[in-house]
Amino acid sequence: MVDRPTICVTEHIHPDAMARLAEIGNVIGPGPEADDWPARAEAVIVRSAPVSQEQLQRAVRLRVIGKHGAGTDTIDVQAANAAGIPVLTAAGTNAESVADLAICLALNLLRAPDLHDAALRGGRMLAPRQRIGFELSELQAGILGMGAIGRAVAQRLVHGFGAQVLAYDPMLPASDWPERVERAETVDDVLSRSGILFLHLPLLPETTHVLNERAFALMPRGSFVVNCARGGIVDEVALAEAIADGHIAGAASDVFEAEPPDPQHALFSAGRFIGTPHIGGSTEAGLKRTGMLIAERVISELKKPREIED
Ligand SMILES: NC(=O)C1=CN([C@@H]2O[C@H](COP(=O)(O)OP(=O)(O)OC[C@H]3O[C@@H](n4cnc5c(N)ncnc54)[C@H](OP(=O)(O)O)[C@@H]3O)[C@@H](O)[C@H]2O)C=CC1
Ligand SMILES: O=C(O)C(=O)CO
Repeated sequence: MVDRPTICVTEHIHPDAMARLAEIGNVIGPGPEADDWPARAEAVIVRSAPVSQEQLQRAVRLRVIGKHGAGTDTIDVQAANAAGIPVLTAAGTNAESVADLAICLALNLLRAPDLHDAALRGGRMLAPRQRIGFELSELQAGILGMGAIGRAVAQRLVHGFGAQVLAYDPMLPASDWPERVERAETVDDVLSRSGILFLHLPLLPETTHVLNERAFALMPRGSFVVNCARGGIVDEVALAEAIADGHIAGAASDVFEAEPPDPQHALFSAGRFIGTPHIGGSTEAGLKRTGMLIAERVISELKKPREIED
């Protein structure tokens, strides 16, 4: 290993993870000084910050990229692979935190405590019809993507709420498929039957705008959508229109195509929509697990002997 490698951390991570990294290297960041990582870093750890081909071309000392979390869509993984730089993740460490938020958003859509609270503070009550919500178990739940987070959501829905769950994930082996979750053969099967739909797919070219005008039209009238995956999976304009015309009764999203979203975003004036600022993994326990795992993975990679280059 290079004697005390330079490790740039572009965004805030758990202090215990920073302390672990500092045991073996010179840690720079978070903050503007870490933005210069291509010029100086043997390792870079990113949360949402992009890693582009252009940055990688300048990063002659770089040995490893650590993604603090699961989704690598902001990193040019192909360019990193071509340069022989591994992209390591901490996938799974924030699954329980994201699943909690997904259920929280679902319950908020179904019972609207925020709307009731606002009405009470204004000395009013919502109209009798608006005071009637849904139990999670009275709606068919659908999940797209049964990775660590999708499975954690399914576990909560089935065992915590007694809900009927239907899910789609083409690759997950039958041995990992959770009990009491029906396996759908197609995305359309999930869309056409879901009263509440949870998105837990990675953002890939083939999953971009999976939820588009056609998909919303397939969903039952009056259904709900919860997106804790990536903004780009949903055509946000089509969702805003589907909410505005009442076909989708409400939606919640922790993620947006552009973050933070413009306050003038069509979703904020579409009707029943709840937004959160990409906080799915941000719990005390989740951040500690994610920070510690990515720190250990990056350190292990830095300790590997380097191939001698000509
Ligand atoms: N809001 C937040 O703060 C957070 C958001 N995320 C987002 O959630 C996503 C999922 O995270 P996580 O569950 O940990 O990741 P995983 O990789 O464990 O799960 C993703 C699952 O989706 C499957 N999948 C891939 N393509 C498709 C498809 N076309 N249709 C259905 N399923 C598909 C994957 O299969 P396979 O493995 O075979 O590709 C995998 O089983 C992340 O990619 C990230 O974008 C993650 C953490 C926090
Ligand atoms: O883990 C991820 O991919 C996240 O979005 C958490 O920030």
